[in-house]
Amino acid sequence: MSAPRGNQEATAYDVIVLGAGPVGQNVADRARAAGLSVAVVERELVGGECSYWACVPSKALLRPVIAVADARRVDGARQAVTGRLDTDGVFARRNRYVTDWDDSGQALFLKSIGADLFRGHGRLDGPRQVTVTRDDGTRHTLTARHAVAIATGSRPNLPGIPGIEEARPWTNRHGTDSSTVPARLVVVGGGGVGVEMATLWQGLGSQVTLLARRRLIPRLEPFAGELVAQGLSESGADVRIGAQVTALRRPDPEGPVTLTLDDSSELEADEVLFATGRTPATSDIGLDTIGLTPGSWLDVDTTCLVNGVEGDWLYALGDVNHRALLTHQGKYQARTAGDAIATRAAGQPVDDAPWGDHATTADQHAVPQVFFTDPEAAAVGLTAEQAEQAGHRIKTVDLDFNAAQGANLYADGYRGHARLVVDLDREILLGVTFVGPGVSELLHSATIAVAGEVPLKRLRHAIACFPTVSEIWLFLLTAYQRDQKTPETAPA
Ligand SMILES: Cc1cc2nc3c(=O)[nH]c(=O)nc-3n(C[C@H](O)[C@H](O)[C@H](O)COP(=O)(O)OP(=O)(O)OC[C@H]3O[C@@H](n4cnc5c(N)ncnc54)[C@H](O)[C@@H]3O)c2cc1C
Ligand SMILES: NC(=O)c1ccc[n+]([C@@H]2O[C@H](COP(=O)([O-])OP(=O)(O)OC[C@H]3O[C@@H](n4cnc5c(N)ncnc54)[C@H](O)[C@@H]3O)[C@@H](O)[C@H]2O)c1
Repeated sequence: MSAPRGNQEATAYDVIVLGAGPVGQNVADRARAAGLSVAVVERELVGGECSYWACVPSKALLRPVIAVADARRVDGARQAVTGRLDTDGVFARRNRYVTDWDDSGQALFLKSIGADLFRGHGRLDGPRQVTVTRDDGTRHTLTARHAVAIATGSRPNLPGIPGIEEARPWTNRHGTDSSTVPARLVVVGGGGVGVEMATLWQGLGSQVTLLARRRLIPRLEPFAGELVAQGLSESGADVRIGAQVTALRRPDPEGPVTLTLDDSSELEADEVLFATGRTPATSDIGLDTIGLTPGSWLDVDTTCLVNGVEGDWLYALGDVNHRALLTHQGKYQARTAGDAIATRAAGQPVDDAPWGDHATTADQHAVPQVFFTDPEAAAVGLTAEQAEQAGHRIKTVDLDFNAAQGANLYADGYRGHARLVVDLDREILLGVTFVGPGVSELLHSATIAVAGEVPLKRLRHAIACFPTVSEIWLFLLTAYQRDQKTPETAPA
């Protein structure tokens, strides 16, 4: 191995950002807007996993699948949608949204805000210092006057099952960048990636088998996973709950892969995709040089300062802090921390009280999430179980969507379910879950109600238009009010 060469003179910036995913770019933007100088270090593509192998390509691929399913739920339209999806057209659409994995546009964004991009692998080298190693082995040292923001994201977590390397499994990478449809695909893992990948590849023509250890999308209310499992089964996927993979083999790298399951049965497929969670991208970023453990999630305070590091200079944002592995939540952290960095740099006190300008309070109370399955599953805040565990006195209100005429007009025989989790002491919403076609666009109304802690007495005055799917709000709130009235006060 050749010795590292290059410029040993350090370049000083106010802020150094490690990782140019959506989160890194947002904190850079916020710090630049406050007049701070910013260096951004990226070793792969500016835009990160989200832009090229996660959110964007998966939704670009899923949308045609869901659009066709939506059309088939409407009499008159159904008859017009008789053919198969044009997979070449679907892949071309995906390629457009990922700009053919060319990041020059996003690099230009960094330039436009006045941030300097350093391409290469960044590692901390003691407090406030980062070394960037380029592909050709040359190095550059950067120092930070005010802050280093770690936004290096996460990688797929592959379980240590015998034969997993030989099987050469897909992860979210091939699951989103492949332009060929495997005839038989096994998806392992029933979280967000698993259910979306199963929906997508079944929709594109694979025969999908989804193996989940327990219920699907287990962080949501149980009915969400049940309805998503039902939708997948109806689309032709084989959903097996409680199934575990114990071994894999693929003696011919070009041939099929065989999975052994915990009941000793075997399953053959053309590809296997592991969607078994994420691991932080912190194993090789020099955490040991500042007394932290390489490969660990980074524990942060409400302003996203890393706990246990002296001097208030190290921030961790996005997936890497394990608060909520979602782009929108990471970007919220980036905006908040970017402002906190600028405020501290100016020697001003931060406003880190709950819901303050420099607090990421929504991470605890109002994280919204949509799974783009068929039906869609959307939730914000706490599930009933989480609310009870947190000690709240709650009431749940449950309704099927077909209570609302708007839902039936949207899709004939609309199938979906909604739940409110009400805090009985404060009469506000702690959580809301919607499952059904088109509910992704309904979720923000619930997010406003939960984050705003809008009293139910006032929410009653937020009228949904007739006839929209949103009318479900009227029926949910009315059902709650009726239940709360005692027989004596109820109208005769
Ligand atoms: C299949 C899939 C679908 C998803 N869909 C959604 C969705 O619809 N909505 C949603 O909100 N979330 C979704 N997510 C989650 C979302 O992708 C992540 O939460 C998001 O990418 C996190 O952003 P980030 O900037 O923290 O990390 P990333 O997007 O992972 O970016 C981190 C960047 O840091 C770089 N980097 C890492 N280490 C170094 C280093 N040492 N030096 C220099 N650069 C480095 C990487 O190359 C990368 O560019 C999905 C995830 C997956 C896997
Ligand atoms: N639309 C979206 O917002 C969206 C879509 C996809 C992913 N994401 C986010 O990305 C993150 C990663 O998603 P993910 O699905 O990879 O992780 P996850 O942690 O949500 O789910 C992983 C699943 O794999 C299972 N699992 C773990 N080890 C296993 C094993 N050995 N065998 C079988 N099953 C196993 C777990 O029980 C879990 O249900 C999540 O936080 C998710 O919310 C978001």
